[in-house]
Amino acid sequence: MSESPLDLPVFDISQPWTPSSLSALSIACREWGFFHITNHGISKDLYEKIFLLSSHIFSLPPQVKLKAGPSSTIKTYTPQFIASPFFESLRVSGPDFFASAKSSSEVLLNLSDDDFSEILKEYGSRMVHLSKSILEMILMCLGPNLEMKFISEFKNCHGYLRLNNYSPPECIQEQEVEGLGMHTDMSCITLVYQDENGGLQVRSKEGKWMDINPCEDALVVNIGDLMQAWSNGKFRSSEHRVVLRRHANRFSIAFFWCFEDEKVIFAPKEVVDEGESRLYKPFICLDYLRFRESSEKGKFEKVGFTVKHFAGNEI
Ligand SMILES: O=C(O)CCC(=O)C(=O)O
Ligand SMILES: [Fe+2]
Repeated sequence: MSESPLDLPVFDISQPWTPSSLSALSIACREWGFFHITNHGISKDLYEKIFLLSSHIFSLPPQVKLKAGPSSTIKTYTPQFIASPFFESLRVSGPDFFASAKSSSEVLLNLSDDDFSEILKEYGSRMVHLSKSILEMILMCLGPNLEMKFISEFKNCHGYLRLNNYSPPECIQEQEVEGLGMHTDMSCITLVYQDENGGLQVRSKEGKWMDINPCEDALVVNIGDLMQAWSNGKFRSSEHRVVLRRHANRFSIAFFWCFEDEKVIFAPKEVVDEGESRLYKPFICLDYLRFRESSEKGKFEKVGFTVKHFAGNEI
């Protein structure tokens, strides 16, 4: 299927919001569930450092990386051939990003210096801060003054990040390969840094893949399943994937801002319009995560099984 570039709106989050920028944000969240932000305060230098330290980890021999793999005690590393043959990742969890990164670097690098942990602590804390302010903006799109009322629903959110490394095959000929298959995110919102190789795509409502081209100094923000369910489908958690088009490693960092495990997700009455019914039954956040992580149908690299299949009301 052919791909077209999608012109996502870009919001300068260092500027005050205006009625017109909020209305553009509202459209982006409802139509695509994706937008870009700039002036997010994360320097190129910080990305460069994370990239260098991560490349070092990803270039270790597979048997070393598996010390943090799915059968290890820490389970922070996902090797190739789980999500796709070309994808591997390392998870760093909040709220103590330092300790989480350190558990991986100790096992993988035997390093006594804390560069990796320090830098991920900084990135993690910046992401937490950004997520809170972006969330507030998104909630403003639901109606006047509702963000004040709703922000407390999100007060126990927590975040984790994934450093993603894509290694395409040598012989990418006429056809691109899928680096990460179609999925939706299990978050409220996700903040993604993709490098200059691009390859992130979002699926339109009509099923067409659209390229989200890298945008200078911008982060991609997208709505996840938990927000789609909580907002009674007002905000869209879109299917997306990553394609690889050339023989160059691709690096990305995805930060997932999620409800606490025990949260019961139930759309508040203010987001259910008159005459509209609730699209989802109330569900416990962790039960949905388990559905996605453990059931064959729900696995994130498997196509199509998301919150609609888990908690959707038959209409
Ligand atoms: O690598 C990317 O650009 C996006 C990754 C992604 O969609 C994810 O980790 O959920
Ligand atoms: Fe994703």
